[in-house]
Amino acid sequence: MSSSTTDQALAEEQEHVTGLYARLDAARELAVTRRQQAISAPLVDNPQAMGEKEAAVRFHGTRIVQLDAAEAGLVLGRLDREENPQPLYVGRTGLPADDAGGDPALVDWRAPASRPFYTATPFRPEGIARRRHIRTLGRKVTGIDDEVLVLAEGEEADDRGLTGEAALLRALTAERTGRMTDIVRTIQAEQDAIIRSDSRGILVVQGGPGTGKTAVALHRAAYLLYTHRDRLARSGLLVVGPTPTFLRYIADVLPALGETGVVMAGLGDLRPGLSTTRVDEPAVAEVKGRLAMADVVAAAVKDRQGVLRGTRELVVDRERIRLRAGDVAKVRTQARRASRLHNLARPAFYRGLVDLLAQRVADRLGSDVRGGENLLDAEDRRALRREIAGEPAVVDLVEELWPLLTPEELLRDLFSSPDRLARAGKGLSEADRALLVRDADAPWTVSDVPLLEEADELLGVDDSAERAAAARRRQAGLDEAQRVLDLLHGSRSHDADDDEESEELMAGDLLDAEGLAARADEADYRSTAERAAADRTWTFGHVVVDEAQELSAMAWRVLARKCPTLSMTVVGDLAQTGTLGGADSWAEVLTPHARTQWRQAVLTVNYRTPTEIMEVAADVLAASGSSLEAPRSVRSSGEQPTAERVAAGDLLDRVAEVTADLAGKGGTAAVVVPPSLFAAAVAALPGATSGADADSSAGPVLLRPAEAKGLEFDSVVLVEPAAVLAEGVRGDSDLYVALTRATQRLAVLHALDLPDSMSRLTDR
Ligand SMILES: Nc1ncnc2c1ncn2[C@@H]1O[C@H](COP(=O)(O)OP(=O)(O)OP(=O)(O)O)[C@@H](O)[C@H]1O
Repeated sequence: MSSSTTDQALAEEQEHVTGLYARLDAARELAVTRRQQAISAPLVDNPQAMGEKEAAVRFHGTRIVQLDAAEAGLVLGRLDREENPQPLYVGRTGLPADDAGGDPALVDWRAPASRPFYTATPFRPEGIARRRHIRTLGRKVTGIDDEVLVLAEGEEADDRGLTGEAALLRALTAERTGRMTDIVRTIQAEQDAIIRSDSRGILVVQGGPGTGKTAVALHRAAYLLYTHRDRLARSGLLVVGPTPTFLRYIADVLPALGETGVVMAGLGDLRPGLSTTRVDEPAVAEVKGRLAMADVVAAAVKDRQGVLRGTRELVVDRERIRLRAGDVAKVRTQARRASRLHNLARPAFYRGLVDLLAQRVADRLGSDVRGGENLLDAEDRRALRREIAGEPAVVDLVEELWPLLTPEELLRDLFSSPDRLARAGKGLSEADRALLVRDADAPWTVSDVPLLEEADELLGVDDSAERAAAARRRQAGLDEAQRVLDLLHGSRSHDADDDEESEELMAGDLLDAEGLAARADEADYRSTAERAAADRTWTFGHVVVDEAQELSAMAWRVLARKCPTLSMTVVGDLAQTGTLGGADSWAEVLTPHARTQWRQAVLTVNYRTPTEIMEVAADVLAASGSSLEAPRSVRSSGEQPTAERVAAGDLLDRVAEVTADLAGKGGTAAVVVPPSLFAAAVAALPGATSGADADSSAGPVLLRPAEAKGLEFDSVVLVEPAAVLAEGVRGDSDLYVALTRATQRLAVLHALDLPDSMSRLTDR
């Protein structure tokens, strides 16, 4: 385009974009008014009307959030269609047409009509003659990138398979801020297919580093919330990520897309009331993550149910009674029949034991010396049972043989007792069991969370006391409501002519005490996300799992329970698995929970790491013997990665120098060190944030390889790769992860020899 044509096009687009912003303002004003109207609509004592009112307030509230989020970069671009002279504008949110039946003024990027914006190519133009990306700063149009999809005769398509290549490359080379940003302008066709894929079943996205798995998973979440708004607004959507640093890194993406009602959790947050980032030693975590641990937990529960070792003498009602293991076993069988859940079966065990003891005592007390029938009548027996039930010796015995247990108590007792472990962990080797032993007061770890959840499933909560308390609260609420109504009635104007019906309408005319109490009871103003996050038994409408290759079998079991419909998006890279219990094959991991209800999509293009760095990483991957191929980089940076050998004593000083130098080049910077050098590196780099606090928006960060997973930085300093390789339980994966974090520059510093697989760096 000549510069004057560009100027004219820019001016035209500016006019259009200004018009769209005016509509955005109007839509926002309308939503604010509607919300206000819904809030101030009079109260009516009708659950349906109240529900509608709440829904209207929520609906308009959500719309306001979406419209606010759409302010930055409202318009993404436009599609010029072959068959329709009117261009179709695509944006972050939809804005309605003026006339019924016409095209919307702005089509939401998630609507079906927007699809060609991401997928049309010169080979498959989908009816689109031209695609235009519109760049804006605030409300000002700053540039346009056009792609002509219907070529003139004789014109050859230069097809690299990229959509909106200019816009894409601009996005990819931009400096990073330390927070992931959305990619709605430049989603690629292979990514779009995943984002819009059917919500049913588990969709696994396997892709190498930088292929946009995280980006795709989050945009898919936004797409599903748009497409299945009603269902997901009620059931909620859960996003699970590996670390707090990672969750912080991705936290802005969904709000920027106008979606705020999503629960984000690390693996240590999946149990309400517990939030841990503490990890076990790799070998311990591996044992705790095995599916066999479900059997261990189940056996540990059984071990606390009516297991009498040897015989026991009790003095009940001044009678000496001898109980044998077999007697108690019978009672245990009855109790287990009463409930599958340990705590709920306890009353049946208690009752059974009292019956057994009462029978024994009655046999003695009431036996007729002349050999006739027992002399105790039904009332005597009832009294006897009551008495026995209250005997301290009996209460203590029930406490010992069938204690009420919380999951925490069960696992504390189990892990702090080699004997209990030996009884419950028959399926584990002695060495594995030894790994599980620990002090009773040891803090919970991320790998304990699925075990606690498993225990919860088997123990249940005896909530009879709570239910009784709730009934009492409800009665008190009723009394209070009646008191309020009486008071209102009493304060009715006495000036009114007694003979005439008062025209004054009082609350008591519209409500009764039940209604008033119920209203106070039902009002739960928490959002779906808040309620879901607080409720252990909540089941989500969709679950997104990132860095899913790291999850243990037990963690999968928890997630399958949190989403029984198995509507999940699971993204990860088997070549980056760093934990012992992590995945080597998706089939192996998912089949036990989902049988055949899962499918796989593959991403092959690396949008993050430039070719120069990716060549080194690909060598490392190949040397590891992995059958997976490294993804193809979409761009080159023109800068070669560097390697520098330094004397061991000077290594960290040099790291500090190089880091300062790279950080000075702009954007974000990270130093990745093997665990053995971490503490020394913290001391050598006082300005860097590290570990769980690492935040690259605040300056350089210092990370061990496992902590770098999923993150990216403009510059990366990799320290002592040979140690990274040697120290990790899957050192090859750790090195591959570390090498693929940079978007621009990589500097390797080492005192030891470089691993052979990195010889490309020194051969040059
Ligand atoms: N279509 C796209 N347009 C613009 N940027 C993109 C696109 N796809 C991916 N990116 C960018 O590429 C980078 C890598 O994406 P992302 O972190 O989602 O990759 P990943 O597959 O999760 O990587 P890893 O396996 O290393 O965690 C991000 O900066 C992301 O914004």
